Amino acid sequence: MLELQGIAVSSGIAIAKAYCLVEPELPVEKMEIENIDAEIARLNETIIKTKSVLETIRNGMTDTVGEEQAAIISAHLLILEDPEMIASMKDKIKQHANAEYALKEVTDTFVQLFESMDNAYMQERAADIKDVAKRLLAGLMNVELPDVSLISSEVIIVAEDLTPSMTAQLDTRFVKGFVTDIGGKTSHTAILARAMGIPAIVGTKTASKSIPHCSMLIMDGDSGIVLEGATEEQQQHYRALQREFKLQNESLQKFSSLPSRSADGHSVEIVGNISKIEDIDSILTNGGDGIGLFRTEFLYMDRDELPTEDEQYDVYKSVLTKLEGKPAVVRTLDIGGDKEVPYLSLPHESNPFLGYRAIRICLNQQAIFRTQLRALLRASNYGDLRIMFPMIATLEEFREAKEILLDVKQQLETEGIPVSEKLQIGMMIEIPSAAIIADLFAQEADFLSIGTNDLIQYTLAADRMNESVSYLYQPYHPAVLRLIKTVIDGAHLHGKWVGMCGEMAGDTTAIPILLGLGLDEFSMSSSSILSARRQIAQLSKEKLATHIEHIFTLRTSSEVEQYVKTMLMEM
Ligand SMILES: C=C(OP(=O)(O)O)C(=O)O
Ligand SMILES: [Mg+2]
Repeated sequence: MLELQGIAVSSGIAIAKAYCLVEPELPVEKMEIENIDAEIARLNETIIKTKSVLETIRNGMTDTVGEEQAAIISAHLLILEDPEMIASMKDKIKQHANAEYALKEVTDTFVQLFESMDNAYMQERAADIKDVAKRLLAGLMNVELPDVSLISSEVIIVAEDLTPSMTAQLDTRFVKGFVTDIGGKTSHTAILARAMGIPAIVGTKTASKSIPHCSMLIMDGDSGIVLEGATEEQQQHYRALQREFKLQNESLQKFSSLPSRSADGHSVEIVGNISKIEDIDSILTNGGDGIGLFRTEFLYMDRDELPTEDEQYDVYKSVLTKLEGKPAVVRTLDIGGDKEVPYLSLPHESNPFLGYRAIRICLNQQAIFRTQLRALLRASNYGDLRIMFPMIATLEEFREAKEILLDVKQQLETEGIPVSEKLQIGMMIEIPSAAIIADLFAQEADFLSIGTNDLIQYTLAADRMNESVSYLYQPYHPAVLRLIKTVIDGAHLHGKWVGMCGEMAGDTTAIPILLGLGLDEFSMSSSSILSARRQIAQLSKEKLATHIEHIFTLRTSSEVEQYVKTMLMEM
């Protein structure tokens, strides 16, 4: 039996076969072949088989994730039909090269050519050719490639890492959870797992190397334990826990229609974080009071070009319409860090979380920003829209972003397109410099939303994605708590509301502290909304005040954690 301990990032228990997502090695050797016709036939046959696999994937994706994502596979199919590329491969075979070598030579040449072009679209094509070449090569070598979109039975995915875009494509009818070697609690892959409601464990360091494909796995998304080859007794124990988890979830249902209010009558908003329009459904079924963070960058990912103004307008309008008057905080493009948009051809950086990202890109590449703002402002008439800017570090940045927004608004109005009078303009507080001067921002913004995922990593200088420094990623560190208090007090001093859309807002140990400090809005994954509402209903804000005073005398994260946990047990 094998037992691994990782970082538990999404609750729940899964028991299923391991699906190991290991990229096989495909070494190509040059060989002299005799039978040219047979080699060409072998290539033709592989192309036909690969096409059929891709068509199956495309059709499956159309049903599960929609036409737009499936278009990526259509592009791959077009490459397989490219007459110039296929003819070049056959020419090489006619010179007695083996099919694998011919394929590699030709596709490498095309890849190099496209990669060297100063054109984002062509560079993206190079990535597509690489992908198709890998499939063909695996076909020629009779090596099976793992493919998440082909999974059609219940599995737990085991991988070194999963990119956010790969995670977004998982079909939760079959994928019951995932375990990875690397990653941290607030990586976007982890956030997506919580939104999809599947258990996830990251940072096991060795899972992909030590768990055999198809072996029976148990994973506990609350303790971070992964068991391979568990005994009958252990299996029974975890099946019982699984049933208990289900019952607990069912008993929470009654909170979906109750107001978000503390035991002593203090009202707050409990809202949801979304990355795509489909996520709204689970926020609404869980009784979310609205959307506290729409990560719009996901509209820009997994495609070949920027979304147009109209495409974006349709999405924002649908979000507001679905919410039927409940508020939606939509964050402008926050690309960078672990969220990549290859077609933007952003320079490679050795320190991307501290680099050219989010509002920094938008202020520099204003055409992209203005298109998004036009779409948002046009949609504003359909509901209670609140726009917020990410990664603001200085007042100048906020002012410039706001000025651009007001300029776009004025342009729309001169075109006769109205913009909602109710529109609010706010910003994320996720950089310590902004937290410290939150009172100054509050004089110019309608609201502030604390992004603790980044705020914690920047305060403790501990990469949120890196499991080796995850012990330093401390939400209850006194420095983080002081920053949060500074932001809440700074906003309230100027009569502005303040929310939190980092993962900490749904954390049961953090919630009493945040409620006691007076946070107005808690934004979280849909899976946390009901338990947060129940917890807040059991807490009295007034009674928390003395505890808060004590918490602010504590000196370490573990002292705070211990104190709050004991306090909660004694309540
Ligand atoms: C909500 C946040 O933004 P993201 O997780 O998308 O970086 C945050 O940093 O807390
Ligand atoms: Mg952030």
